Amino acid sequence: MEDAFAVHRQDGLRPGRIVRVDRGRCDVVTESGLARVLMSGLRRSDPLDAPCTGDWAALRSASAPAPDPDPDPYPAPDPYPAPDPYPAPDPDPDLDPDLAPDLDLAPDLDLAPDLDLAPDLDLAPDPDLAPDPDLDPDPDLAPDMGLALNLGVGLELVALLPRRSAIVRSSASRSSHGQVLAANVDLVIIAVSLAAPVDPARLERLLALAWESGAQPLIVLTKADLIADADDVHAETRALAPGLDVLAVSAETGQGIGELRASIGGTAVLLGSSGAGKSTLANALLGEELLATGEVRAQDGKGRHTTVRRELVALPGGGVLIDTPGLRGISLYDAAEGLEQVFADIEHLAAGCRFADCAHDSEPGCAVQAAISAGELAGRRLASYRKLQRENDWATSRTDARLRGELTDRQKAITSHLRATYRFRDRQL
Ligand SMILES: Nc1nc2c(ncn2[C@@H]2O[C@H](COP(=O)(O)OP(=O)(O)OP(=O)(O)O)[C@@H](O)[C@H]2O)c(=O)[nH]1
Ligand SMILES: [Zn+2]
Repeated sequence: MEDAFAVHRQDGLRPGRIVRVDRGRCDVVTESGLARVLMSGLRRSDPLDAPCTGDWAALRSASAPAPDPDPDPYPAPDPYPAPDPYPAPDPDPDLDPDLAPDLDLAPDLDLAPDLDLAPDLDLAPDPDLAPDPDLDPDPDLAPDMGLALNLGVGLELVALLPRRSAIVRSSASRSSHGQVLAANVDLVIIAVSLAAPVDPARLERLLALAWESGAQPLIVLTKADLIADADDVHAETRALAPGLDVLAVSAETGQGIGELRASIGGTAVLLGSSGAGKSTLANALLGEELLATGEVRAQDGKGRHTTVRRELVALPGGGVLIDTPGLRGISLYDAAEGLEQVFADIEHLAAGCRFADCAHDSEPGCAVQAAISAGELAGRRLASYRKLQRENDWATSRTDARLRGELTDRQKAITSHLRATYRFRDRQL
């Protein structure tokens, strides 16, 4: 990331990592503490490029002069607009003068709205990106990740560094846009509550999202204190995610918390249904860190301060944790590769089907159906794979081709990395 930032450092910009995004501004951890940063200067046409928690950003002091005299990427509106490229036609001299447009009443070109200044549809706030009620943290459930925030420094977000991974869901709206939940993540902790029977399809969906992100998934069964047969559920869950680690934890008794903390190296994100116990887990992982944030606040005497809820926090033993608010629905977005990885067992079997384009229905020589008949593969799993594939295809087909092209370019590196992982896993199986 330091390498990626080098060009911005030459421009006198400062690095920071986004802790939380909040309509039009975001909270960023910088080398000199937490700052509230304006995003007004950031032009973007692709919702996937919108800043999100976990992004690395290049910041400019609002008071400092622009670092680059060359084309300002964020120009102020032009006070002297270019001539209207579509001027009203000259009145036809043959026309009845009474019917001819009255030039005096014709719109004054100088006053006509400047097309260049007209709202750019791509830049207009996308209703789909409007704050999602699902994403609005519930202050009552949110852990107190408060930290003193210095409002005295005026900073502006100028650019984002390329993401090395991103958790992208389809926004829960009519036009299917991708929405980034967290960026630059190494570990996706999928929290599944043991307080209710594990829903395999829901877990498979979250796993697809996690694999697609380019990060490593880890399944954490929460509230282990609530059930006696945690070991059975543990085994069932393992069967749903061959090759993945499954950890049972309890914030109540502390079971598994130390192990979980030890497995967080870089940036981990907590993902799971509402009520899965993510925030409680975050607090358990934070432990004494909460006290430390109070000290930070006491030390810093400059500027006006307020306390903000953070979504990204540094863990006491190292590593960074991102808590996502519970999501009612997580729809897949361009997650075909992630799905292949979740259902690697079926893909593996399919390689043995007689026909390369076997639909695994009633084709002769279908290795997938044979495995189901032999009791080696649960029919439910094939049905779940198909359902998620249909959902993903649907979302993908609705996505604007241009957006998808850009996404493809950006995800290519991640995808090839994933392919290598499949091959590696296949060899291990
Ligand atoms: N018995 C027991 N209860 C727990 C444990 N962890 C969380 N809970 C309870 O489960 C409920 C939901 O926990 P939260 O941490 O708020 O869940 P969440 O996943 O953050 O929910 P959202 O904020 O809606 O996404 C709370 O009432 C917690 O007290 C645990 O380890 N054991
Ligand atoms: Zn088949």
